[in-house]
Amino acid sequence: MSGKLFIIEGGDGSGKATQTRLLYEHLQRDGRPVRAVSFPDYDSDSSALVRMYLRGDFGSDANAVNPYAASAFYAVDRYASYQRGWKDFLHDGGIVLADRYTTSNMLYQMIKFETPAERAAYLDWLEDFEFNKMGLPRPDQVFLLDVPLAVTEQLMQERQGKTGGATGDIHEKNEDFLRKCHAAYAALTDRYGWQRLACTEGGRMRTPEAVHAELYRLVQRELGC
Ligand SMILES: Nc1ncnc2c1ncn2[C@@H]1O[C@H](COP(=O)(O)OP(=O)(O)OP(=O)(O)O)[C@@H](O)[C@H]1O
Ligand SMILES: Cc1cn([C@H]2C[C@H](O)[C@@H](COP(=O)(O)O)O2)c(=O)[nH]c1=O
Repeated sequence: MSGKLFIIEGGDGSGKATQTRLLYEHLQRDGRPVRAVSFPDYDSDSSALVRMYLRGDFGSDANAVNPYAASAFYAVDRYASYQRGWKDFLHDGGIVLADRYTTSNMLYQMIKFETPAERAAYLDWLEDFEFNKMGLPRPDQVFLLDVPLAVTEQLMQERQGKTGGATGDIHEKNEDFLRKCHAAYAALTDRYGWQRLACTEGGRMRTPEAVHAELYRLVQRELGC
């Protein structure tokens, strides 16, 4: 019996790691077989090319780095994690929660293309590459943590303040990237049926517990409860 693969997707600082942890702990308390993974898998050698890409070794302008090459770096990292870490668990009926997945390539690499036609061609290629050719499992459901652009920009500024203005990776440094990424949410949720979870209310972040309660309800529904 095959299990379920649920993805927690969203922009920088949207609460993906927090929500993945809260959901993992809740499902564990329920007695469900559950595992959590995150991508990139920074602790693994398999993410070496991703780390080179994000620190700018192939160019400091993310837009100028070939999106097919960058997508492949992330995909092989996922392949290593899947094959070595959770393939059997998922196939034996386990629930796998992933903080980012192919869905992040869909967002962050797709936006390097300008026209809808180019973007659609890229997504067709990516699905074929990761799910058909590489044999990675398709998600059962994707939950997009929806934080409006203005709130994300504020969170990023606060984060920079805390680190004394230190800059992040080549995606985080690129404000245009952040804007394009948010603008792409609607097209991707439409194309793939992702579920958007509003993480703000009145321009402020909802509490992690409130977001979790809603996410948990959606997951229960996916599990047929
Ligand atoms: N709903 C929330 N409201 C306020 N703060 C939150 C909320 N969820 C998470 N945080 C805090 O925001 C910070 C970023 O959260 P988290 O690491 O979960 O986000 P992320 O999306 O995984 O971030 P990144 O994209 O940088 O990996 C953490 O300090 C976390 O405690
Ligand atoms: C998994 C994955 C990630 N990305 C992008 C998304 C982020 O900008 C970075 C990872 O940074 P994080 O802050 O550690 O989450 O990489 C991508 O483009 N494609 C992917 O598959």
